[in-house]
Amino acid sequence: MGQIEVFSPAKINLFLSVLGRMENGFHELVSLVGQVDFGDTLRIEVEEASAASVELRCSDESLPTDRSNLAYAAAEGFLLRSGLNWRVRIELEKRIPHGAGLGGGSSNASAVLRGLSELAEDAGALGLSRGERLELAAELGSDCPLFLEKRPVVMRGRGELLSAVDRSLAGVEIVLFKPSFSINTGWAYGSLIKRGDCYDESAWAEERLAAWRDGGMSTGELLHNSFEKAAFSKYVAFDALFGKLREKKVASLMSGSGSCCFSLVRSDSEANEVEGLVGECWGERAFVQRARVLG
Ligand SMILES: C[C@](O)(CO)[C@H](O)COP(=O)(O)OP(=O)(O)OC[C@H]1O[C@@H](n2ccc(N)nc2=O)[C@H](O)[C@@H]1O
Ligand SMILES: Nc1ncnc2c1ncn2[C@@H]1O[C@H](COP(=O)(O)OP(=O)(O)OP(=O)(O)O)[C@@H](O)[C@H]1O
Repeated sequence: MGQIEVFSPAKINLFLSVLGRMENGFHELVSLVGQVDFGDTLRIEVEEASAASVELRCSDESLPTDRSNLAYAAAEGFLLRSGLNWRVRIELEKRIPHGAGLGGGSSNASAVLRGLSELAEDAGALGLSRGERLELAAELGSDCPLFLEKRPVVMRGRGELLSAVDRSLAGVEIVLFKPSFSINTGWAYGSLIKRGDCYDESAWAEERLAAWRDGGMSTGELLHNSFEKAAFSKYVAFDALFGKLREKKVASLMSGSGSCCFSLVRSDSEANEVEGLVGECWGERAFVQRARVLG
């Protein structure tokens, strides 16, 4: 009946202040997030059927293909809420590393919601309203809502309160680099609870963001991530590389709960230099990828 190919970008948190724990157990945060031109691809095919069903194939065999995969869960949620009796087949071509803080799974979920919404519109069927999509995305994961937007956003609350950013980040060039180990998001938040010394004051975080928005601070100066202290003290690999990047005056940060990091690069030669340092410190098994911030 219909098919569509959807790009599912990775995200980076250019500023991430975790403020503390809320009553629901989740953490309150303030974060500037941008999507980048590197990501996964999903091919979605739908057919009318007598009952709703979802089938997922994934190029990465280490990932599940049942409802514990966020792409599957998103399709199932969409069908359940819209009442559409569709047979949905998804082929997921995975490039974004997991356990990386790049929001890969969350991005896949939101890409499925965007793709199915478009297919519903093409078929003249009633899919989900924008509000319903946002609600479902927030249920699927704290990072999912941001991927329903086309531009960089500031997220607050648990990640579900989004506001547009009026300073452009379009085209900002970065190099992504991830060590061979991954960091689990649950572990990362757990270590903030255990340490208790990583939370930021809301007023400090809002002041910095406002200074950046008004042009009084460069994007390099804004870079901050509450998770770095815990991650860097557990994994010594970070300090060695970040020390060298600081010497070269290349603004760099870990993204989200890690373990992927990024550098803001101003030229091709600076990107080469970063790639060289990553190879030197982390070896051949490190993931390295150039990208640009979208929109
Ligand atoms: C670190 C970030 O990537 C920053 O953008 C996100 O906050 C993580 O979002 P996510 O991976 O979608 O996280 P979820 O799948 O919703 O939650 C994973 C785990 O992290 C904890 N978690 C997540 C988000 C949040 N604001 N507070 C939390 O404490 C939850 O208790 C949960 O055990
Ligand atoms: N479509 C998907 N892509 C990647 N990981 C997925 C997907 N669906 C479920 N997962 C699960 O999510 C886990 C990675 O989540 P984790 O929070 O540790 O890392 P992350 O890179 O910060 O991911 P995210 O920010 O997308 O939640 C993997 O172990 C994987 O089993």
